Amino acid sequence: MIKNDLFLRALKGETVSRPPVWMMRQAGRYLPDFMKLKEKYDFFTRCRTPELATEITVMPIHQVGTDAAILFSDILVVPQAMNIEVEMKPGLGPWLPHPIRDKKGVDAAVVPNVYEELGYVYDAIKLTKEALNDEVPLIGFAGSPWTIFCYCVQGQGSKNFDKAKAFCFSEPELAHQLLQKITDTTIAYLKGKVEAGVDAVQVFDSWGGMLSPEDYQTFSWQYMQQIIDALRPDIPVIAFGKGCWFALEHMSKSGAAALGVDWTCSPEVARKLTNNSITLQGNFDPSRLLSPIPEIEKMALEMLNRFGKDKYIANLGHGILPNIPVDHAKAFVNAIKNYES
Ligand SMILES: Cc1c2[nH]c(c1CCC(=O)O)Cc1[nH]c(c(CCC(=O)O)c1C)Cc1[nH]c(c(CCC(=O)O)c1C)Cc1[nH]c(c(C)c1CCC(=O)O)C2
Repeated sequence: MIKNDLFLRALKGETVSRPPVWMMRQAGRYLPDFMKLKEKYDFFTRCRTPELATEITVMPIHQVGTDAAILFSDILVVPQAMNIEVEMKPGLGPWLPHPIRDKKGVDAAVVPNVYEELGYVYDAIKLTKEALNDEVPLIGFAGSPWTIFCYCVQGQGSKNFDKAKAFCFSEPELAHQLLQKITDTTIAYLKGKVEAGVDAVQVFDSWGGMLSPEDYQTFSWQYMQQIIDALRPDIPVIAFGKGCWFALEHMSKSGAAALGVDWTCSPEVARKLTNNSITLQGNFDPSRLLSPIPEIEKMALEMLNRFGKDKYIANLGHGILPNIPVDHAKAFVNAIKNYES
């Protein structure tokens, strides 16, 4: 039994004394202790060493006090396991030396044995569960097939992922083949995470908002739906689509336990689109954590009141930025924790 089960209860839509709070990318670069480890070990070493991944995962629980932990790892370990080379270049971010642009590239991507290729993630989950000592739940995650596809084809981060979109529209059959391979791998990967002990999973569709509503259904959502169908009802799934407010109504009927909302969609619109039927998570503008602390506290409470106390998980609308002072992150978390109805 998890001692602080607010997050799991909110996912079930149960009545709670206050909403739970966590922050996307909470195990990361705004924490001074994380930066110390970053000096000593490169990115994928941190991901591949269960002791390091565990140490980083529990940092925000002890130092910021969030109500859930999210495993330190990256969405790009999945293409790595599929035989697609991925590097993390300091100052640039993800870098794929051989982006996929043709049939040869698609054929070279394999659906791996996840236990062989990603066993280090499962070891990290088991070790983290021990370290957390059932204090708070542990979230496992994966990128959406579309978001992974974006990196595999574009070869690096991008403002518009033009090459990834061009591949979809000029070679749709090949694009769908690759998306399906990523989906099959992701389903096996997440099932393994559940077996290893995660309490919920979040699928990050960080670049879904690059697509028109129609293309979103074709190239992103149908694959997200496959993942949700494969995992439920064993484990709650949070579907987060950055810039995907236009799909919220459709997503609310998917069987997901909760939907992530970014800060460009108001709480009222998100509730209306989802007909008040599902738990929503979000949506504080990450840059607003740079405001003075009293303003952060006021805005966090306002956000809570607008979403409502129940069927709600307080969070940012996207990942926390590296330049956020830790006491500002703490002020955000505490404003939610001090809420009294
Ligand atoms: C698109 C995406 C990636 N990775 C991820 C996403 C989806 C979420 C989102 O949209 O923000 C997901 C991710 N990446 C990381 C986590 C850890 C857990 C957590 O959320 O706290 C999670 C959930 C660690 C990380 N992943 C990365 C870092 C920073 C690099 C480092 O520590 O050396 C961390 C802490 C590297 C990474 N990884 C990725 C990028 C674009 C970058 C470089 C730029 C950046 O940092 O934002 C791909």
